Amino acid sequence: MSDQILLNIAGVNKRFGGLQALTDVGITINKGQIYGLIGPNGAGKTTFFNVITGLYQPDSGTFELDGKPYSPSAPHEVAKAGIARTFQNIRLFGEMTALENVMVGRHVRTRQGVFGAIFRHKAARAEEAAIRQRAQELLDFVGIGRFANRTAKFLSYGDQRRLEIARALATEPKLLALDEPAAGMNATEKLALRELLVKIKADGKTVLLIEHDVKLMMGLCDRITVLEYGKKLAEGLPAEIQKNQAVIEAYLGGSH
Ligand SMILES: Nc1ncnc2c1ncn2[C@@H]1O[C@H](COP(=O)(O)OP(=O)(O)OP(=O)(O)O)[C@@H](O)[C@H]1O
Repeated sequence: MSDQILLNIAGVNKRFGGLQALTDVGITINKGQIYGLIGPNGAGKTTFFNVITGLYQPDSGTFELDGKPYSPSAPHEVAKAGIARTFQNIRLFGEMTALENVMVGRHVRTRQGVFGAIFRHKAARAEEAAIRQRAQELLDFVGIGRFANRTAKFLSYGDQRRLEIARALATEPKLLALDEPAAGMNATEKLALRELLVKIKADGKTVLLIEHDVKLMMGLCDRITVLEYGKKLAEGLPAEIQKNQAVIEAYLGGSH
């Protein structure tokens, strides 16, 4: 396998009762790419995402991250393997500060873990200070450093999305997986999100995202896979996808 490849997934099938939600779906994402997953409502994007990130058990499929097989059997296994995700509906600790939310993400990668931090053993304290500093750096990186001590639920919608991304980045993922990050954003917030994703890519990260805003996707992604009825309809450069007749008929031609 090429050392350019970060994520290689093949042959994913997933059935919900009588519904075949995914049929033989696979993707290959190279290191440093922003990779997009698009398709009509109900096409299977979220299901595929949930399979990749360990939330749903696939009926079949092979999974490799950075040249090593990984088991998508549970979200914490996937996080340990190096994939961090955000959710369609924001899932922050609303009563905690922005900084604390990011610190929680960071604990995935630390020796002491959450319990060390809670019981504040001596050894944990030095680590805690480092975690705090890194969390602040991440908040600065996503552009909300000045809100570090604000309770998460009082941040604006766009800033909560940024905070989710900072928390995901705190796990030092090889792959950052974003589920509809622009959902519910206004035009200004979308522009800012776009700038942030470009910055994350420039920082050497690899990103997988599902998004309904086709214009945003076409201008941002290096490659795109289109799903329809749980199958791969097309895969290629944004310019190729935009010209693809089957994609235009199934998805782009409509009101999307
Ligand atoms: N937990 C579940 N149980 C049963 N059926 C499900 C479940 N999750 C998804 N489905 C079905 O699988 C199909 C694919 O849904 P999925 O949410 O993956 O599509 P999607 O492309 O993400 O759609 P959207 O763009 O609307 O979010 C749909 O028919 C959906 O109803």
